[in-house]
Amino acid sequence: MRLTPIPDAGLGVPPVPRPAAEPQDLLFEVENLKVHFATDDGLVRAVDGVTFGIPRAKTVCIVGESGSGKSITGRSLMNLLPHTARIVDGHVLYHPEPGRTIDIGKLDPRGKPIRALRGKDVSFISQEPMAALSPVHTIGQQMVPVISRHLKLGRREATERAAAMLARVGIPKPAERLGSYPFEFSGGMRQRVCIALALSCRPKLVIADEPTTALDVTTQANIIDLLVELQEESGLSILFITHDLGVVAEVASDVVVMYLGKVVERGSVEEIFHDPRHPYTRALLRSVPRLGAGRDTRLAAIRGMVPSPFDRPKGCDFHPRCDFAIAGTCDVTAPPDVALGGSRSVRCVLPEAIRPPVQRAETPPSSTQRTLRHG
Ligand SMILES: Nc1ncnc2c1ncn2[C@@H]1O[C@H](COP(=O)(O)OP(=O)(O)OP(=O)(O)O)[C@@H](O)[C@H]1O
Repeated sequence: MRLTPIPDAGLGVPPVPRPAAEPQDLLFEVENLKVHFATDDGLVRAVDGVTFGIPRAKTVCIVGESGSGKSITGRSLMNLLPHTARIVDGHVLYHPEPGRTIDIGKLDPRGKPIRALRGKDVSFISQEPMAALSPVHTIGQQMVPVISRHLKLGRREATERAAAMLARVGIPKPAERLGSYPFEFSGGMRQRVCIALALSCRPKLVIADEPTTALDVTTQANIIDLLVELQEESGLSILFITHDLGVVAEVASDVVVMYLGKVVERGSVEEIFHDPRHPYTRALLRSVPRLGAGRDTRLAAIRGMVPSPFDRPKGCDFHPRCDFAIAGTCDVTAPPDVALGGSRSVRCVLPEAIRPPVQRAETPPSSTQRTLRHG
């Protein structure tokens, strides 16, 4: 794990007020999304009623332990799921421009409309660049046809754009390197190539799924800086999936905390770090090294394990690991998702979790009530 210092998550610090994104500023709205896997061992409710929005030109981070449903949520935004997975409920609404809506979850995952969006409107950067690139094709053979198809450019212009993108992400001698194979690049350079490929068709959203996990600490920092710079230049939105709260503190505008397929808390990065409400969010923050903590300070691991998706606890999914669980309540009834104003919500019944926020904002109206125009 990267030892990035995070802002003090002292629970007494008041949140910094921050305006919530208006619905028309949202590029994506995920509403009550449910994605299930039918397996030989039973049903896996990998994503179990997830709701959040991605504002234009902002970075939303999804955090949570392994198996919480981060990647499957991210992949749902491209309707690019394993063949055993099904979107069984909810919506993934894409607003390419204000007033126009595409329900991504309703498109045929293999059909032409979704294939036209993948790579062009929404692109993906994965943890393992080697898996994302074909080992038997040069970088140019992988970039040029994609650019040519999506941006409707001739071969020469597409090649020029590919070289310009490689130059932009810091690859020396970019025109020459278009003739190189992925194995001829170092790990960090390969991830830069993947970023160049992902951004080459000017997407509106990039889904970055643990893009720095496989890299050394210095390269991680360089890649994060590069993504932030590219976002500032191009105004793209980023959905950043990570375990690393240090990275979240650096890049996020909004944070979605997931546990066992559900969003347990969401809010602005300031709200999550300065006024975390859910015991799981608080426990995650306590498990991160903090600048200024004494050398002898032990990090607080979250006790217990994430339950098996086949053996979910009754009541609140987190209650067996929660230091504040109320017997007779948390082990009996699943807590509702309580809206706290703006984009903020918490799925917990504890009074300190659902106390009124310092400054209330209007909750945006649900867009399920708005007319969907498929296009
Ligand atoms: N192909 C699959 N078949 C069956 N279950 C799956 C499949 N892929 C994922 N799952 C299950 O879906 C749940 C969510 O998985 P997901 O990969 O989204 O979690 P994650 O939070 O991204 O975890 P990690 O950080 O380890 O990648 C897990 O219980 C996982 O075991």
